[in-house]
Amino acid sequence: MAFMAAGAAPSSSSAASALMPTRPETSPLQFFHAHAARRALFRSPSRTRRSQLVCSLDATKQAVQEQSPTVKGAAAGRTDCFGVFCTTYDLREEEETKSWKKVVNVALSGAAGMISNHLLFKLASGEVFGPDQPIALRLLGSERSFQALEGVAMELEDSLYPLLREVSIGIDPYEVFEDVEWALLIGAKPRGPGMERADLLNINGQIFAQQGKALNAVASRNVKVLVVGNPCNTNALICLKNAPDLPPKNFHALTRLDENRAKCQLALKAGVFYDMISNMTIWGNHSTTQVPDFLNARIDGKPARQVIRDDKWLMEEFTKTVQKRGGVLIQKWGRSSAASTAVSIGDAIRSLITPTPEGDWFSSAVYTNGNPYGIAEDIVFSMPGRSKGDGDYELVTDVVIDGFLWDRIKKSEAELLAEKRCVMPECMQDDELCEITEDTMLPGEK
Ligand SMILES: NC(=O)c1ccc[n+]([C@@H]2O[C@H](COP(=O)([O-])OP(=O)(O)OC[C@H]3O[C@@H](n4cnc5c(N)ncnc54)[C@H](O)[C@@H]3O)[C@@H](O)[C@H]2O)c1
Repeated sequence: MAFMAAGAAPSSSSAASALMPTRPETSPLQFFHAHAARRALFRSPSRTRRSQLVCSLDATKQAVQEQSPTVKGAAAGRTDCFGVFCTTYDLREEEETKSWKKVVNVALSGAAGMISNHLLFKLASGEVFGPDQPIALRLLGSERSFQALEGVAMELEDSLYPLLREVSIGIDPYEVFEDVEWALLIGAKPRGPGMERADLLNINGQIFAQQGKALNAVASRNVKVLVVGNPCNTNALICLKNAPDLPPKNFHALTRLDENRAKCQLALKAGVFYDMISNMTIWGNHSTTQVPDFLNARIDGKPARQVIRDDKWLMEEFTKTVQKRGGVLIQKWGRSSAASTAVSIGDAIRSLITPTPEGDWFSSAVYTNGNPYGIAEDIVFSMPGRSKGDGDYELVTDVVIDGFLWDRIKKSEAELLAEKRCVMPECMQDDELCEITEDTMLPGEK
């Protein structure tokens, strides 16, 4: 991201600063990239009828050198835009016969990373938003990853996706997030050797505060935000706190991968295919305190406990296996889960844009204010929800919570409150200190 690359490394001062970032100073070079690209993108008179430009470093340099607001003909060997995205074509005839939807604007941060490398191709193919939904992809990277972003754009180009109408790349969230309807915040700093969890919270807190401010300033007023970068619950809380003009309800942190993992384990134990598992809730933090809920889960419509009939396994092994699945995968493969995370991001989006099947629900970590379970307010906590398919959701009220479940929910709640104390001391009482005593490794964290 621009402010990181500009040498504004996160300070080691109190994590409280995470809540009060200022708009980054953009270096002339960064300003040049972003604005030259937008000029090329927006001055074209046939914008809606063009497969859009990819902002490339060389292309934008040349565009500025030439001081030319317009793009020249493709046949004449244009150099002021990126490869195939320079080609102008007229859709008028096709549009008369097809009723395509309005293009959906989707931003991804960490677009040159491993998860995005899987996700982008699902999004561009129509697998997530549907086969009749044209899409514009806005890719946000850091200055270090800018060249890699160009490589990503080249791969998108070579994939010839008919639904992919615009691709733009940038390092300034205020540019990249303009008018976006979905913001998938994947990019985050991984924990380095010897880094304390509190340091990780601090560094990522600053990134997500910055991105929250940018969304607040320039995104669609009904933007849906899905935070994936870890620690995702607290990052989502920071992000929504920095976007006071956007509905807090629109912010999610991804726990869908955990839900999918839990479904897989129940299916394995019950000896059924995983499409038989429904009503699977993950409660709490996307960490090893998460609570996969076997009490309310169903297998072929029956309570999971009635089918599995092994409470010891459910209470001990099942819970631990799901909580530690990410870590075990890293041990086996030497890298964190990227493909299955990308699949689960697609699942999470589809759960909001298609009606939830009758009687079922899905898990997402959302803002707790007004929750019906008695979970502490003002944190982002994974809970069960249902959607009518309009991008919104309601929390489920027909769940049973027993003592076992409640004890574990409270443990995860305590962990999230501790994380909040570290990043937002001004939201806490005077005697509440930033103390993270237990180091719960995050699934997917190295
Ligand atoms: N919630 C979940 O279920 C879940 C699952 C797996 C991984 N994760 C998390 O997702 C994140 C990304 O994972 P990955 O495997 O794609 O990592 P990765 O290291 O392959 O990619 C991250 C990318 O983000 C970029 N980046 C860093 N800071 C940025 C910023 N401020 N703005 C824009 N881009 C930035 C980096 O340059 C890099 O290209 C990690 O934090 C990981 O822990 C979450």
